[in-house]
Amino acid sequence: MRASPDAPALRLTGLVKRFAHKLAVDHVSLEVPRGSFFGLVGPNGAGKTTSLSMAVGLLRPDAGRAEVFGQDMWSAPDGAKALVGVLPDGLALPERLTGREALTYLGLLRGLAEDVVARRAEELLSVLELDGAGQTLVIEYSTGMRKKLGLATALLHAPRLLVLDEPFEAVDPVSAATIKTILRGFVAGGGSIVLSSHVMALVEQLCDHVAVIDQGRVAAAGTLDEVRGRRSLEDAFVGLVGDPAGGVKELSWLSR
Ligand SMILES: Nc1ncnc2c1ncn2[C@@H]1O[C@H](COP(=O)(O)OP(=O)(O)OP(=O)(O)O)[C@@H](O)[C@H]1O
Repeated sequence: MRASPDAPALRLTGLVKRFAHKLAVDHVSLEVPRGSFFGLVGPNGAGKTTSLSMAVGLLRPDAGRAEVFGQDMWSAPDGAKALVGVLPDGLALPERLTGREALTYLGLLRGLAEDVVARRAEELLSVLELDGAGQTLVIEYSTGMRKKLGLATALLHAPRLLVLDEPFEAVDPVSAATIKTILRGFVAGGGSIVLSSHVMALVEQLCDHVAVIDQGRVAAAGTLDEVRGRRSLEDAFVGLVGDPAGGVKELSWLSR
């Protein structure tokens, strides 16, 4: 199925998700321009993972729409899902397969030809410095290795949009540098990326657009410069979502 030529890489319109009495996502609307590197930031429990899960077809919204290059994620999932590579929060990987077997299995499920999967799996394992781990069972992987294998599975079918939930969490600095290079190359080659992160310096370093989510709502969105103004992103973030009274609670019983 063809993507619509003028549609943004990702458009979320009025997304809503409620868990029992908790309104986790409260009418989130966002537009991720084509070719952008888009950072999604927000405090713990703000609704980032829930929004991204609805955006990529992992969690059905109570209301609203998610479109990938103009293809509706929920009414035309095959078209939309072919265009997107996802690194979800808490990715479940096939634990009893080796890294290479897991990539082969997931690539074949994606409908890729066997020789294409073999070639790409080899390259991904090598670029992500998982060569040796290609022979190791996933159950023996460290958290960072899992993240890298998850990224490899997201890239395997050459998507046009990557949606990455905390891709740098638990990844060592050398691997992080490798991942940054891969992601920058992906954008330079015409791809689009949305990533969530708590690391403001990383978002400032990588992203050209950013959205701040707070209590299930979009508190600010735009280019990096529009959102941070003349401040650092961290200061802008704290200004947008911090305690309005500016109070820092102390644990009095810890002081002697
Ligand atoms: N499956 C669920 N059942 C019930 N409540 C949930 C569920 N998933 C998320 N929530 C709640 O929805 C809200 C948003 O959670 P979400 O995981 O989307 O936040 P987040 O911004 O990704 O947080 P973090 O930065 O801590 O990962 C939180 O209050 C969370 O407790």
